[in-house]
Amino acid sequence: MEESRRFTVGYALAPKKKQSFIQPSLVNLACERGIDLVPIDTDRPLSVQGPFDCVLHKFYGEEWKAQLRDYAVKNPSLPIIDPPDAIERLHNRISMLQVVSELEIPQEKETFGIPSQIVVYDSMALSDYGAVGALRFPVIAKPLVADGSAKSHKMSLVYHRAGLLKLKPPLVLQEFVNHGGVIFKVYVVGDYVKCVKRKSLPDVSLEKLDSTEGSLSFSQVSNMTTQNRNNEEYYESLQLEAEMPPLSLLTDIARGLRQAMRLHLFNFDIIRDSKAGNHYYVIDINYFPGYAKMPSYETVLTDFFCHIVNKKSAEDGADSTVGGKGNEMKLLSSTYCGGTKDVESER
Ligand SMILES: O=P(O)(O)O[C@@H]1[C@@H](OP(=O)(O)O)[C@H](OP(=O)(O)O)[C@H](O)[C@H](OP(=O)(O)O)[C@H]1OP(=O)(O)O
Ligand SMILES: Nc1ncnc2c1ncn2[C@@H]1O[C@H](COP(=O)(O)OP(=O)(O)O)[C@@H](O)[C@H]1O
Ligand SMILES: [Mg+2]
Ligand SMILES: [Mg+2]
Repeated sequence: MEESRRFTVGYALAPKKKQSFIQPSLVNLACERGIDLVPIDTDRPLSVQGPFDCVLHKFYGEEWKAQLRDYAVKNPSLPIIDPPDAIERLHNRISMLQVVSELEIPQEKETFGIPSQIVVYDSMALSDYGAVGALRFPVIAKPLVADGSAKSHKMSLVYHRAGLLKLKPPLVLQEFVNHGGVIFKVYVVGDYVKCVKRKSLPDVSLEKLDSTEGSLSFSQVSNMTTQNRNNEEYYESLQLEAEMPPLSLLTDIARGLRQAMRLHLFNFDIIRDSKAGNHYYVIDINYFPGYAKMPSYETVLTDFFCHIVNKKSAEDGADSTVGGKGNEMKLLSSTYCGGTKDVESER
């Protein structure tokens, strides 16, 4: 019997990401299906490691980018998940959401957009009525840069103009939208889309707005555990009760973003306007998020790896042989990646 071909997916991940993503359950499932997940040593040239059938990375820096560029020139058919310049668009909270505004998706029963926002580069602008005047309070002040650092997740809910004065630009001031305390996180893995509910900031009533001064600082609220048991139960009940957005809307947005951004691995945060129940706001897009929190992440990611390496294998075969079609079939049938046949049809 013909020996099954194995594939190598090299990964370059920061230690925290490696710990959360490279779980034994993922490594074992991928291995059973013919994929070896192999760590990349980012301090050594890629060309002396591998060979790889795919490079997966969430790793930054000019040196790493130069390494990837060099390797891509030498291996033009190698899938790099994903190109650094495409990922960089998500490191700025303005360019990140611009792509949402540019999507051309027919909006019928449900509509979507992004909250009104402005970018502030210097402290003077915070006291300039002209610059801030058009915004409705409360607003959320978000660091402009979203580079994964703890600092880039530190935000403030600012109730009135006076609360802006102590903020440190560069930042984005974005109108806070009441959304029932529940956020929808939509995970995208290639063509696969999965939505989960998470807790979010509670609504701000007019009474609360009138009676509150200053601002409230917070960070990564959807991953936060509250100290107060009653609060925890309240948040859980909000999540249980919240109706999911229509899947067709989410898949349309996911597909549009995937194509426009040229990215395979990301999630986006979307909230439903409490006032107009059929209007949604996309508020955040994250590259290579915490997939281990997604149900069945091992299967979804393994299917994705199989799909990517089989596609490459078929393309390589077709390129290198006269009458490539027959060879492509042979290569596909001799690969060992149980279940990949179904990937396209399932999606
Ligand atoms: O750490 P996790 O598993 O909570 O994942 C973080 C994500 O949480 P989520 O999966 O959306 O709940 C998190 O999403 P949010 O920004 O919290 O919406 C980010 O994607 C974060 O990456 P970075 O700090 O922006 O580079 C992700 O952090 P890294 O795992 O990439 O460090
Ligand atoms: N415009 C908004 N209206 C209401 N809540 C928001 C808005 N923007 C952010 N939030 C809340 O703040 C949290 C963090 O904001 P987000 O832009 O997702 O930053 P991060 O990149 O740190 O996840 C969101 O998960 C949500 O709970
Ligand atoms: Mg977020
Ligand atoms: Mg984010």
